[in-house]
Amino acid sequence: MNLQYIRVNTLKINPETLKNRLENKGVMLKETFLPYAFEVLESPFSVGATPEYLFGYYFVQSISSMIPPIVLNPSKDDLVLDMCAAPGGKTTHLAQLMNNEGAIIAVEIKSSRMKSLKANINRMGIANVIMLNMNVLHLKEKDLKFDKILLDAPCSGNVIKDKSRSVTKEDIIYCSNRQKELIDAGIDLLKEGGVLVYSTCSAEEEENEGVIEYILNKRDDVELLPIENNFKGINVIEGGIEGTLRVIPPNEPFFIAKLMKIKD
Ligand SMILES: C[S@@+](CC[C@H](N)C(=O)[O-])C[C@H]1O[C@@H](n2cnc3c(N)ncnc32)[C@H](O)[C@@H]1O
Repeated sequence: MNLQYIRVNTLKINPETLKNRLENKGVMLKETFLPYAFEVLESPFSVGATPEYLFGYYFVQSISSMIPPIVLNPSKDDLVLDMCAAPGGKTTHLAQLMNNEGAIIAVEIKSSRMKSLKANINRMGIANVIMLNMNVLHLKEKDLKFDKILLDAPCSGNVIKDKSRSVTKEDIIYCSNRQKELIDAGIDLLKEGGVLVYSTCSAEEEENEGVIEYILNKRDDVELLPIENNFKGINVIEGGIEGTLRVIPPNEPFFIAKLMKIKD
């Protein structure tokens, strides 16, 4: 079963106003633990093709994918890095949480995916994001340090686009190695006391707990911060490492961990 959710862009519209507008057109919405997110129970048309969508009043995404920005909890005083940004579901959510203030650097390696990132940022009226089309591993040459970092890593859940092909052990190991490199670079880019949230939409241990174990063993300047499981109505359990979270079906599988840099 594919559950469908929308995240209301509170920078542009009040959730109740949008709910009434969509319900008047025959869309059936159900409230969630988030006052600005609704489950779409029924719709006479595609919710990705309405005037309200084009006006940037909402984003269509899984409720699981809304959890990493909430856990990162950025404020308007933060300098935030979104290491793997396109198509921008989480970048635009971070901007919303920051009330369009402060600054977010959103990095995306693939120029083909910059188009969707740019389009979503423009559609949602985001004004605090600088987009960079580059390999985030090269950002350390720029002498920048961040208060908050989101690493929503590429994983076997989205790297393998061909649904008819199953994910092989080699795919998982390839992704895991890439994730380890990215998380290590992310910790280098954090200020002392800064926080990094790591997430993937893969259910594989090697891409999740394995990456967190790797970084905690490799470095002595980072510690795990436990995440409180207070996501009512969503299937969330503790991950294989105490303090991490796993979202499980029928919600989209997700793994989330939170790390703090304890010394520079
Ligand atoms: C899981 S997707 C990100 C989804 C996005 N965070 C969202 O919520 O819409 C991972 C993205 O990371 C990008 N990526 C992979 N390696 C990268 C790198 N080294 N530097 C920057 N972006 C990278 C991929 O091209 C892909 O667009």
